[in-house]
Amino acid sequence: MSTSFRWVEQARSGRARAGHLHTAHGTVPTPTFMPVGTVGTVKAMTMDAVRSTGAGIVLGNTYHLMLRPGAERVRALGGLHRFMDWPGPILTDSGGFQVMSLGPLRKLDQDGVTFSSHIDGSKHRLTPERSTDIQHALDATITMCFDECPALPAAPEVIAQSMRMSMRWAARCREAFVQRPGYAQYGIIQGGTEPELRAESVRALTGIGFEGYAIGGLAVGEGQELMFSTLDATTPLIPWDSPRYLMGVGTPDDLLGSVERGVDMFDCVMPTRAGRTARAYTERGTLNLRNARHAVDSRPISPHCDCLACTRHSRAYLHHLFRANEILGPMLLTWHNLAYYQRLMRGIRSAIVEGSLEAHAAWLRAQWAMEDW
Ligand SMILES: Nc1nc2cc3nc(NCCc4ccc(CCO)cc4)[nH]c3cc2c(=O)[nH]1
Ligand SMILES: [Zn+2]
Repeated sequence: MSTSFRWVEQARSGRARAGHLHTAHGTVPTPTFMPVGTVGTVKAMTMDAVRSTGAGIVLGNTYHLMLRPGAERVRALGGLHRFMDWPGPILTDSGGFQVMSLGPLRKLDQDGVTFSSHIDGSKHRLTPERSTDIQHALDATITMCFDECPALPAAPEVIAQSMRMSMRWAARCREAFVQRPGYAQYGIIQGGTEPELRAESVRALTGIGFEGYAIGGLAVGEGQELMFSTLDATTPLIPWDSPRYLMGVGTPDDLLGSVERGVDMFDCVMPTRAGRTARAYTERGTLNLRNARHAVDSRPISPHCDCLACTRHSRAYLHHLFRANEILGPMLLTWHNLAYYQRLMRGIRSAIVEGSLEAHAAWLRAQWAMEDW
């Protein structure tokens, strides 16, 4: 079996695509949702549980792992796959976004960013080369370019300067990347919500040449309409056979609309963070299981779900666990939410393959608009 990294189309419906992402750590059907495993763990889940939800690829973070336990330690222990016992592909974000949104006291310059650890205040520096080297030490299957994600709203000139710096950094990342069969490096398209700047960014990155392309700079408060219009201006310019990854997105409705606009890969903390805060995702929207109305409800969270919470337990039991602040609450509900996200992506993927995406999308949107059962 050839281990070259590539995305192979299976079917299409307009701009939406179904296919397979072939990597050194296995093949993943797309569209795909990547559970977020920031510090080498998908919070409140064992990796077997993550696997059982149908996840194929998980996300890790350079920023967090470089601070703790440290990239060299993970390398010495055999890399992130061994460390977290996840045999499938792992995509690592490059750290820029996390520094700007997490690290206190950070200083950005044309060469990189200096920051203090949010854990112990120690001083650190990330550059395109250092971020790429750290992701290599982690043995990431997919390495992300080191970039800057500008806060929105911002003046077009500010967005343009930031994007052009990120494009210079992308060239440096490509230089530092160690090419291996089945491994990939993704360029990250920036340009805010300005169509011409997005086009300039795609041209710059495809000129360098990457195994895949991420749409960055979104899901930073611009709202769904501006996110979708930016996708409309961006994905058609990305080579058709390149995988597209929309960073940090999103709600079920965001995922559906973004697949319809040519996106193949997603990551978001929503299902896992919601799982820890008693918020359940269902085919009819979300539920706050701490709400008293669930206290004596013997039904499962969802009648369509095969997860442990839905096959063994009731809404009343989950309500009780969260009211009692029991660890099993976040465990079961994270499991359920990830299972819902994976079921959603499987359903969208099947609809593309069967040529029924339009009807399936209309059905999903009608369901989301309905009252809880
Ligand atoms: N390297 C890189 N990484 C990114 C990660 C991102 N993540 C987002 N959005 C996630 C936002 C987000 C944050 C928290 C929650 C939970 C709310 O309950 C949901 C979404 N946008 C992003 C943009 C970039 C980017 O340009 N470059
Ligand atoms: Zn469930």
